[in-house]
This record gives sequence, structure tokens and C-alpha cells, in this order.
Amino acid sequence: MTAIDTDAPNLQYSGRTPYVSYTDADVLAGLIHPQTDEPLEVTFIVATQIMELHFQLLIHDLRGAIAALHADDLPEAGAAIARVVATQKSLVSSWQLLAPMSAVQYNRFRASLGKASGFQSFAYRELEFLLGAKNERMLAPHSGMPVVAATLQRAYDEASVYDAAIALLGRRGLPVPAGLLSRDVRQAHTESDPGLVEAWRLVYAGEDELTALADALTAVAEQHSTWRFVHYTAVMRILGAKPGTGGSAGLAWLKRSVDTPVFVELWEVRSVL
Ligand code: HEM
Ligand SMILES: N[C@@H](CC(=O)c1ccccc1NC=O)C(=O)O
Repeated sequence: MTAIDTDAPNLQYSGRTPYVSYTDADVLAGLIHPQTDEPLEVTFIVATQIMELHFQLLIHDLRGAIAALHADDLPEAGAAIARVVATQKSLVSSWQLLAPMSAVQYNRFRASLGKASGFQSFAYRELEFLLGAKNERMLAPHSGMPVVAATLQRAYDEASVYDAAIALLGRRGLPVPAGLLSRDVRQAHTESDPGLVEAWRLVYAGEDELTALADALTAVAEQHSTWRFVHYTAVMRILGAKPGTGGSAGLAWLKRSVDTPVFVELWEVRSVL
């Protein structure tokens, strides 16, 4: 052994290491507070926190995609949407963390959740709004948190990524129905518009970058549906048809969003390609 190991990392720091300062890993480590002795409660808490972090990353990149679409910067929009899809895949795979959890294990700590429910996730709500799944009533739970409420209100009031994309199609000369370009973007758009299906059909008839945008947005919609469906089946397995802690009917309530995909015309257009 030589006296000085020149390949070794630095070993001496005073206070928080630069890694901890940059990542706040100590703050993260202090955020796990189980209330029971059931080992799976820690799994549940960490899985939820991991999903919340994914929601924040998705919001960040979706906002980037929307800004790029507004600026007619398709390469940047495409790159941001590709990051969104990669994050969504990671988000969906984080359900694996809860795969080992049975109904019996969940019931051992469910009472300690009280009236807490993922339904109250402000980040998930912002994500849904940015994807165009708007619902004014979903603003209400957050009114007691002014900063959160203001951020959510902004996402509710502004164009979704789908609105921004169809506005771009309109500017590129595609026959997007005028009523859709001037619509109130605070309303959900869940009924397929035949004129917009035709505009997407024409996009796919071409070979340009708009086809790539259509496919990238379809991938976003597909991954979002997958998250909703995997959540739904996890609830089926763990909770059955019991009412939710958030006060909803549970499975029956969740089914409505499972049955309402985002970017509806991008699904309809498959039938006429
Ligand atoms: C044991 C696992 C889980 C069960 C049994 C469960 C159950 C439920 C139920 C019953 C609802 C309906 C609202 C209510 O009345 O509470 C709901 C909504 C929701 N849950 Fe979960 N959940 C689980 C895990 C998760 C996880 C890990 C997340 C990730 C953050 C999550 C996020 C959400 C969200 C965002 C909603 C609202 C969905 C919407 O608005 O469409 N859930 N959950
Ligand atoms: N709605 C669930 C509970 C739930 O989803 C939840 C409760 C507290 C903390 C996180 C939760 N789930 C996901 O975020 C239930 O009814 O059991």
C-alpha cells in the first residue's frame, strides 16, 4: 500500500457534502414517516413519492413542449415530448414497487391514511390539465394552498399540449376546424371532432415532421392511459370495490377516466389510415 492513493475520491468535507447540497438527499431521506409496523407501508410511501417526482418532471417537460409548440419550434417540441414519454415509461414501471403488496398488507396501514387520497395530488391534477383533461371542480380541493392553487389555475386556464399542437397544425395550413382553434381551452375536449380527425389523416398522408409530432403525442396519450389502467388494476387487486379514502366510489369512479383517453382524434384517426 502506497502512502498516497492518488486515484481515491476526496474523503474530507465539512458540513453537507457537495452531493447532498446539490440533490438535497438528506431532505429526501427525512421524508419517510410510516405510522405502522407493516413493512409495506414504507414501500407505499416511497412509491407515492417517486410517482410525485415523476409528475413534477412531466409537468416541467410538458410546459417546455407547449412553449416550443407555441413558438413553432418543432425540433424542441419533439425533444421535450420524447423526454415526456421516457418519463412516463419510468412512471408506469414504478407500479412494480407495489406489485408485492396484497390487500391484507394494505389493510394493515390503510386506516392511518385517514382521508388522504392520491385524488388530492396537485401535481397529478396539473399533469392532467396540461394533457387537456380539464375539470374545473378539481381545482377546489387545493384552494387552501394559495401557491399550489395559483399554479393549478394557470394550467387550467392555458392551452394544453394538444391545443398547442392543433393550433400549430392550423398555422401550417391544415384544415383544423375554426371552432376548435377558438374554443375555450378551459373545457375538456373529449368528443371526437370529425374535422380534426380529417386534419390528422392529412398529416399522416404526408411524410414530414408533423407525422412525427402526431406519433409522439399518440405515445404520450398511450402512456397516460397505461398509468390510469395500471392504477385501476392495482386498486382492483388491493381495494376491490370499496369506496376510496377521497370519498369517491373507488373503482367505479376511476373507470370513467380509464374510459376517456386524451387526444381523442389521434385515436379515431387510426380507423381511417
Ligand atoms: C394501494 C394502492 C392504491 C390504492 C388502493 C388507490 C386507490 C385509489 C382510489 C380508490 C382512488 C379514487 C379516489 C378516492 O376516493 O380516494 C384513487 C385516486 C387516485 N390515486 Fe390512487 N390508489 C393507490 C395508489 C396510488 C399511487 C401509488 C398513486 C401515485 C401517486 C395514486 C394516485 C392517485 C391519483 C392521482 C388519483 C386521482 C385519479 C384521478 O383524478 O383520475 N394512487 N386511488
Ligand atoms: N385512495 C386510497 C388511498 C390513497 O390512494 C393514498 C392515500 C394516502 C397517500 C397516498 C395514497 N395513494 C396514492 O397517492 C384508498 O382509498 O385506499
